Amino acid sequence: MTEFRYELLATDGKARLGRIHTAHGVIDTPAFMPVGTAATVKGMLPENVADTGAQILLGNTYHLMLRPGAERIARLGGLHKFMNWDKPILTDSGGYQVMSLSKLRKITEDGVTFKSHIDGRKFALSPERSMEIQHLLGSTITMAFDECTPFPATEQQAADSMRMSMRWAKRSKDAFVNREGYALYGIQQGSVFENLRRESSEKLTELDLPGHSVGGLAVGEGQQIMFDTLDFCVDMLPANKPRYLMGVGKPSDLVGAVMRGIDQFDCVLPTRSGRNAQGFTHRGTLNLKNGRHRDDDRPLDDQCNCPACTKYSRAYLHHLIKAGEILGAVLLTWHNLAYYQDLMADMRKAIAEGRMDAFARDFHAAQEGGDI
Ligand SMILES: COC(=O)c1ccc(CCNc2nc3cc4nc(N)[nH]c(=O)c4cc3[nH]2)cc1
Ligand SMILES: [Zn+2]
Repeated sequence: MTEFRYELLATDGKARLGRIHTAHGVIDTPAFMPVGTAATVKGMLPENVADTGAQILLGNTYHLMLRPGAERIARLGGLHKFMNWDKPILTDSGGYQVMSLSKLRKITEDGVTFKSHIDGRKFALSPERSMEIQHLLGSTITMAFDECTPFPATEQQAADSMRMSMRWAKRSKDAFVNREGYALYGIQQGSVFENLRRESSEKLTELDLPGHSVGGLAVGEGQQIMFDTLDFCVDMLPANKPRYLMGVGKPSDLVGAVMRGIDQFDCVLPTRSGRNAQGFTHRGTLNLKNGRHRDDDRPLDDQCNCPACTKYSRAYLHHLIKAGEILGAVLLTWHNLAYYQDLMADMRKAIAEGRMDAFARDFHAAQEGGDI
């Protein structure tokens, strides 16, 4: 059996090249985790997600507890078997999704009660119930149950929210069922306040957990404030364990956050925007709904080896999207996931070769190059 272990292989400034060993396989970091909210990466077969280079997926406690139910998935063999994905799965703990999706929420020290956004049924989540659900799912990496502090928040609001999340982190650890090769990650809060981020990090470090995430960002603060916060809050987390930035982000967010020491990412952007005709390329972002693509027989991205770019033209993608054809959403999702995995692979190579600064310069020059 494999024990959960983070291996730091190289650094380049604050950027890190690493490898996470888990019960379900290895994750090369920096890594992007495609979002598989309802036990599927929307529009993709799992084998094709793996073909893009993804070594770990994200699942959501909130969605799966509502439908089809955590006990049902456990009875059916767990989430890996249910969705036919045998590599690592990280599941978010539900607090963020309750606040962003459900109706009629009530927060107390014990946890949250809420009504399902699907059918209005009443549910409750607490650190203990979130740990139980993630255990029933068979998550490789379980996230502590926290509250994502809204932005903006006063320092007092951020302090109260962070301190509750730290009390919930302790309860999460006490309720977590430890299995070899599995892990519980703590979630740092504290909004944009350096002293609160430090207090949160000290509380989490006391719990001696195998990994941590930076929570409470990508909540509308914008890239500059996110980077300014990362400039001080990432180093507060133990350097010998993975650091995961939740909910991030667009390509330039990933480059900037890798350069500030982040090892793991997840975001709905590549998949959700792919279903909305947006294509990320090495030379910037395209919207394939735009009529200027109707006669363009070039590939979407001439540096990409995915099926959308090797077998089809921009004109064809434009046609599929205008016609509302399912294949349009499938091909753009597939491409965006391949683009994100290629970006992560290129950054891992750049860190290994000590040229992350040059990589970032070339990345930004190509993105702003125009005329795509
Ligand atoms: C097309 O693209 C989109 O629709 C889209 C939507 C939302 C985000 C931002 C997501 N941001 C975000 N997700 C998050 C998830 C989190 N989970 C926990 N447990 N704690 C947190 O503190 C937390 C913070 C987050 N911030 C990014 C993209
Ligand atoms: Zn492609």
